[in-house]
Amino acid sequence: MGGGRIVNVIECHGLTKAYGNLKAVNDLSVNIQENKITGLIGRNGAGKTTLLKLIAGFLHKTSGEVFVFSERPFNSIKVSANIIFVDDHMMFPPSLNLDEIVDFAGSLYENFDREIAGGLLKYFDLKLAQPHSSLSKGMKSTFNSILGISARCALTIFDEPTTGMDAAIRKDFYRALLKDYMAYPRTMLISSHHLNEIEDLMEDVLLLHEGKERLHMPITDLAELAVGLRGKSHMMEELVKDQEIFHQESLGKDDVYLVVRNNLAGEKLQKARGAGVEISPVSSEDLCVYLTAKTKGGIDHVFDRN
Ligand SMILES: Nc1ncnc2c1ncn2[C@@H]1O[C@H](COP(=O)(O)OP(=O)(O)OP(=O)(O)O)[C@@H](O)[C@H]1O
Repeated sequence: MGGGRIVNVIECHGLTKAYGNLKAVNDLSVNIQENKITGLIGRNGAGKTTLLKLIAGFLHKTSGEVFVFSERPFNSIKVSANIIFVDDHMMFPPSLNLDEIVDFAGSLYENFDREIAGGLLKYFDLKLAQPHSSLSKGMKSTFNSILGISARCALTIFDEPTTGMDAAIRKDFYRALLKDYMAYPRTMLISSHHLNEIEDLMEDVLLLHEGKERLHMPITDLAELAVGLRGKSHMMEELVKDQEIFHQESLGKDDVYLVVRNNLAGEKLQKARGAGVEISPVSSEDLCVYLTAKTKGGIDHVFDRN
């Protein structure tokens, strides 16, 4: 489809979804490129599910625009035929067993791969004769995610897919997803609270905060965006005078830890290191937490007495 040119599978322009006075998605303008895996990250209530549902055409926007495959997704047959939306609310007729659901999905999705579905069901110990309604929470998530992988839809959306899965299954699921994606590239959106879980998988990260884009960039750039500095407060003041500070916390009596934009001149850093300032990388997960914190001091602020 792309032929070397950048194709946006999703385009949002000033997209807003309001519930009464609350703007769950607030004036969001963002493009998602074809055949990339984008991780949608954000705190509880950031607007992830709402955005995904607007994209899938399950919800009607309040204002702005959203285009998927160049069409408005709400009531679009083209969009619904090319999307699978996996979450833990997927509903199936209670009378159907897993085998029958796979059969049904196979008839629904053009590229559905029954062989892969069968292989994954076996690997994850899911019995074909079992009714979906009798699965445990983690097993349901696993089964739904197997459908999401096997459907091979041009736009594959996973909303918190690993709810209830244990650590080993989560790992295997993400590995299966990556393997299948490498063999059959498609556009994927995966929402999670836990960036570190999907960090190795995603190419781009879209961080939402209060319905707005906080950042959207390649995950490799996020890893370089900030630097952590630990040292005596009087020294730090000078060091970070004109820097953008993402986070600050006091450590003991006179020590502080600061997270700042990683654009300090090498010379300045050298000097700081010489004066005993510890310089360390900041994990992408921690940085996302800092970037979406209510205050720059985080929870410590609540306990500050002065
Ligand atoms: N049907 C609704 N009616 C009213 N408010 C809603 C509705 N759906 C979502 N909201 C509100 O919109 C905001 C965004 O919710 P959303 O579910 O999109 O967030 P989220 O990022 O997916 O959160 P979480 O990580 O907790 O699942 C929240 O404040 C939520 O209470």
